[in-house]
Amino acid sequence: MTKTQIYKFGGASVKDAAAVKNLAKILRNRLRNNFVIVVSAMGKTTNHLETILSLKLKDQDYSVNSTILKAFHLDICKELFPAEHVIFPKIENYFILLHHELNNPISKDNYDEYYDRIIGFGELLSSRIVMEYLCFQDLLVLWQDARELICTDSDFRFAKVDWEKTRRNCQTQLKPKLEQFPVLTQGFIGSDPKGRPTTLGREGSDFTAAILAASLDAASVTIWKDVPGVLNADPKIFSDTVLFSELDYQQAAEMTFYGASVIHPKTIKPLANAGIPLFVKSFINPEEAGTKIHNLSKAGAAQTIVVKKDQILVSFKVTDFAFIEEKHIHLIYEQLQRLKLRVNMLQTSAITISIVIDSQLFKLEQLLAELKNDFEIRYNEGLELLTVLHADPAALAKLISDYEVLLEQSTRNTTQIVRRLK
Ligand SMILES: Nc1ncnc2c1ncn2[C@@H]1O[C@H](COP(=O)(O)OP(=O)(O)O)[C@@H](O)[C@H]1O
Ligand SMILES: N[C@@H](CC(=O)OP(=O)(O)O)C(=O)O
Repeated sequence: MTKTQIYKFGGASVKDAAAVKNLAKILRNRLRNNFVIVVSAMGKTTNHLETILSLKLKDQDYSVNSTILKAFHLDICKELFPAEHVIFPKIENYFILLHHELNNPISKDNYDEYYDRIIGFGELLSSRIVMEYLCFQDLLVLWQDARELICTDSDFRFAKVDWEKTRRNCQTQLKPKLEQFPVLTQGFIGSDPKGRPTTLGREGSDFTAAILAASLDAASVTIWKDVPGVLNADPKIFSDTVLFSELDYQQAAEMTFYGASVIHPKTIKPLANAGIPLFVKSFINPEEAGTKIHNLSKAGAAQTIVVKKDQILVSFKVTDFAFIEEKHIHLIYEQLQRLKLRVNMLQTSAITISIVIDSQLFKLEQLLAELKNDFEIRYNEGLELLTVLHADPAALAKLISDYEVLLEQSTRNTTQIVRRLK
């Protein structure tokens, strides 16, 4: 029996009608049974849905935003299908369902659960359009609701996978279908034990591909991107980037940990554990080899740059002339854990603990409110966290020449700098 292959197409690879046509072209000579296609929401749909949610939360009118989102999907369909195609009433139906969900009351307390009920509509719309288009092009694929496969806990917006149940679903429900036809499903979404929709964290569709691969004992995963593969820096920020033809799992995991957004950070671990290779390939030049991530006996040491934007530096100063003790760190971490905030950088001095976190709606104000009686707190928003692996000193100096450095930390192979433009 042939082993399963998984292809994942993200927002950029389904951002408009031309992109969907290109996706079909990539699949034309590659599609077979035992083949899973995972798709994300089209273009920036998830961000648009987040905007609708934040308007709804503020009790503001979101009708224009939802009309624009619907027109965006319908316009794509008009370029892909004849006017009488079944996709048009299906899109109407999805938007009726979306409005129905949006009519439920929302508050800061139920925000995360509410978010997960709304945000997955992007993937549902996209997967339906792509599946119908492939079938319309005589590339027969089955549509599968990922929420029936990916079982998670109820930690809405950051749901953890129940690997055992997910594997069982994949083996008993998905595998028999795959023996007959290729299957197309959604990234990013799952469901909790009560059947409520959950999501795996923003940009989590790469992770879905890895979950399915591990649960199906797949041969490989390929994620199709708008870049030639994994480069030593984001080409949208830096010129003269270099392509890695191959990377060790460990190297790739480290890059994603520091914020290299080309791969979702959770993607590597399940693949590394199962020894399943991950290919990162260009949907613009699909014949090019891209990057292969697998077990390498010797990892390279090329300078690699990662920039994480929208960072907040928060400094907690102990009061009453005391020094920093473990209990202070414990106090802060307890709140960070409760708020599901990850520390991207930590530094302690005699009287201050400094942390760098991602900017997230409500989270900073909640953190400050919880800890304001224990510390004197100061913070700076709108910063960048620059991480350089195997830094070349001259290049590093150039990277900060136009910036004010607020915090700096170096280990043997890694330099981290919090910076803002002068
Ligand atoms: N080291 C890197 N190598 C390649 N691309 C990178 C790197 N770091 C960040 N990127 C960015 O990742 C983007 C692709 O990832 P992403 O936008 O999440 O794809 P999609 O949402 O289509 O799956 C690229 O357009 C590029 O700007
Ligand atoms: N659509 C979701 C999930 C995702 O993974 O998207 P992408 O593959 O475009 O990064 C998001 O934007 O968060």
